[in-house]
Order: sequence, then C-alpha cells, then structure tokens
Amino acid sequence: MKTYKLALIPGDGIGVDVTKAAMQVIEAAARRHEFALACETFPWSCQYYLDNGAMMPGDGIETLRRFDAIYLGAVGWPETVPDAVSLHGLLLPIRKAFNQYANIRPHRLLPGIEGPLKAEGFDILCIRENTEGEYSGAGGRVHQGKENEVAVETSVFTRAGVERILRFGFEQARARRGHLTSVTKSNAQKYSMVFWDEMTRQLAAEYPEVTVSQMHIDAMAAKMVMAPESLDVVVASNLFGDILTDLGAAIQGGLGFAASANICPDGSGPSMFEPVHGSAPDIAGQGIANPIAAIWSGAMMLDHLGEAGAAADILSAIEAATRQGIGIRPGSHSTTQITDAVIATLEV
Ligand SMILES: NC(=O)c1ccc[n+]([C@@H]2O[C@H](COP(=O)([O-])OP(=O)(O)OC[C@H]3O[C@@H](n4cnc5c(N)ncnc54)[C@H](O)[C@@H]3O)[C@@H](O)[C@H]2O)c1
Ligand SMILES: O=C(O)[C@H](O)[C@@H](O)C(=O)O
Ligand SMILES: [K+]
Ligand SMILES: [Mn+2]
Repeated sequence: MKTYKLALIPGDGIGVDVTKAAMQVIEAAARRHEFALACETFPWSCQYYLDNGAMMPGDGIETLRRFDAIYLGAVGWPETVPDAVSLHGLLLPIRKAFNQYANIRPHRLLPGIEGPLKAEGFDILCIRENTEGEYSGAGGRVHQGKENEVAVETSVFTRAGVERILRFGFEQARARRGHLTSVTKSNAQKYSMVFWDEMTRQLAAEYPEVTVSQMHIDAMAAKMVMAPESLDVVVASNLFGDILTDLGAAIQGGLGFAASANICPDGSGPSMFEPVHGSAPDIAGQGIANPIAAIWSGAMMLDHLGEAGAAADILSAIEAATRQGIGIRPGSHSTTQITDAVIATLEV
C-alpha cells in the first residue's frame, strides 16, 4: 500500500484541536482510497520554547526534510512568548528553508454559508509570495529605549524571487479563468513595487492568454469587499498576501474557513499545509474552533501528494456538512461535531 510520511506540528492553542480534527478526516479518506500515512508528531510550540529555549531543535529542518509533507496547526502564545520569536523560530524558517515560495490560499463561499457580503459567486485564488519581501528579516534596532532610538526593517525583493512567484501566478491563472491581478503599492514604494510591476508586465508578454490587472493594495482591499466575483488569481507580496488572505477569510464567513498550502514547487523539499488562521488564544481550550479550514488544508495536502480523489472527497464531505448547516456560524457546533459530520460522509 502506498504510504506517505507526514510530519505533524500541532503547535499552540487551537492548532492542537484542528490538527487532530484534520488528521481524523485524512485518515478516513486514506482508508477509503487505500493508502496509508506514517505520521510523526513534533511538539514544537511555545511550550517547547519555554522548556528548551528554542521553538524547534537545531536539526529541526533536517528532521523535517525526510518527510513527504508537513502539516501544521498554528503557532503563537503571546502571553508567554513574543509573537516575533515564535514566528521567526518555527514557521518562517520552514517556509524559507524548503523554498515554499508559493503560499496558495483559496477563497470561496461554501454551500449554506452566508458571508458578510451580498456577493455569492466569488472564487479567488490568492498566491502569496512566501520567502522574502517584507518578511526577509533584514533590519535592526539601535539605541533601544533611548530618545534617539532607530528601528529599520528592509523589504528584500530579488529578481529570482519576484519572477518565480509571478510565473506561478500566471500558470495558475492560465489553468483557471485566465485572469491575474497583481497587487502592489508602486505609487508609494518606488523601488521594490515598481520593480514588481515591471516584472509583471514583462511576464505578461509570455502569457498572452492571461489578462492582467495591476492594482494597489488599498484599492484591492476595497475590491475584495465590493466586487470579489470579479477576481480570479491574485498574486501579492508576503505581507500584502498575508493581510489580503485574512480579508479573504472574512468574506468566506470567518477565519475558520480559509485553507492554505505552502508549496515548494520544484519539489526540492517538503511542502507544508496549514489553515490561514493562528492559534486563537481567545477561544483555545473551549472545543469550539472551526476545523473546516484545517480539514480543507488537509485536502490540499492530499491533492499535492497525488491523491486527487481523496482530496475531492474531503471537499465534497465538507460541502455536505455546511449544506446541512453544520459549522456555518461561530459557536453553532463544536469542533468534534463538525469533524464527525465530515467523516460521516466519507464513510458512506
Ligand atoms: N500560521 C500561523 O501559525 C499563524 C497565523 C496567524 C497568527 N498566528 C499566531 O496566532 C496567535 C493569535 O493571532 P491572532 O489572534 O492575530 O489571529 P488568529 O487567526 O489566531 O485569530 C483571529 C480571530 O479569529 C478567530 N479564529 C481563528 N481561527 C478560528 C477558527 N478555526 N474557528 C473559529 N474562530 C477562529 C479567533 O478566535 C480570533 O478572534 C498569535 O500568536 C499569532 O502570531 C499564527
Ligand atoms: O505568515 C504570517 O504572517 C503568519 O504566520 C500568519 O499570519 C499566516 O498568515 O500564516
Ligand atoms: K496556521
Ligand atoms: Mn496571516
């Protein structure tokens, strides 16, 4: 039987609950489609940091390299560990080390869900640059706490990095409805974003079948609310993509519905799958986290591993649940109730 090696990092807060939910669903799909999963769980989290002084061991990246895929819940527990420490100690190093430069985040309304907007028919695929840009980590602080304190944080945009993410976006647009929206802020940021716009125009010449729009991030934020149905593939830098995809989650009905895949397109390392949301300390431990984003991310993982049938079945099972009204409003059902409803369809 085909067996996939999975590294599980549940992380903190609701990351633990939604990872458990997603794995139960993935296991059910595996039984149905006759493949197996060899899972190893890593306790890397803010608690691990408090116990060991690091978010993961020094050889953590090399350990993860042996796996076919990584599944992550969420990391962050700001009460005990600063968010900049948890993010830069675990999530960002994994994305960078394995060249997971394409962060793919689909936004569409599941059946039965009334989002906050009047729009019903949107289907957006957001492609977020995932290894550089505003998240490069280049910068520093001097004279801390003094009158003359200075903090500098430099965005880094490389030709290779910008070209590959744009190309990825064009390919996705060509395979979908043929429209790409590239999001920048090239009126204000006159070096990096002007460069990104130029690269977009250069590549557009290679993809005559794709129509391209270039928008500023502020106008894009409004468009996602006013006319989301007009969008197909959206490509954006690391920070802009981060912000737009929480907005995307909101128009889907909430953070509990937005899935994501951190893809290493050349396959030189494992890809990582996780919901868009974080550890949600405000609802952690209550058993009410919506697991749909995490389960959908699991489907994206199976699709990436070559199990398209199992992935499609999970998506259909999620849709069957929301169509019956399960999990469609915050607090209406527990994490377990939603998970069980999805599994029930998979086991029919
Ligand atoms: N990829 C990640 O692991 C990731 C992503 C975002 C934030 N974080 C971290 O998570 C912590 C909390 O961050 P935040 O509050 O800004 O964002 P968050 O996504 O954790 O929560 C934002 C809001 O959405 C709600 N929410 C999120 N997921 C939900 C779900 N599945 N079901 C129901 N409601 C849900 C939360 O209750 C909260 O009100 C911080 O430490 C942050 O750094 C990690
Ligand atoms: O990448 C980030 O900015 C955070 O981890 C999180 O907000 C995410 O979107 O993954
Ligand atoms: K997450
Ligand atoms: Mn985010």
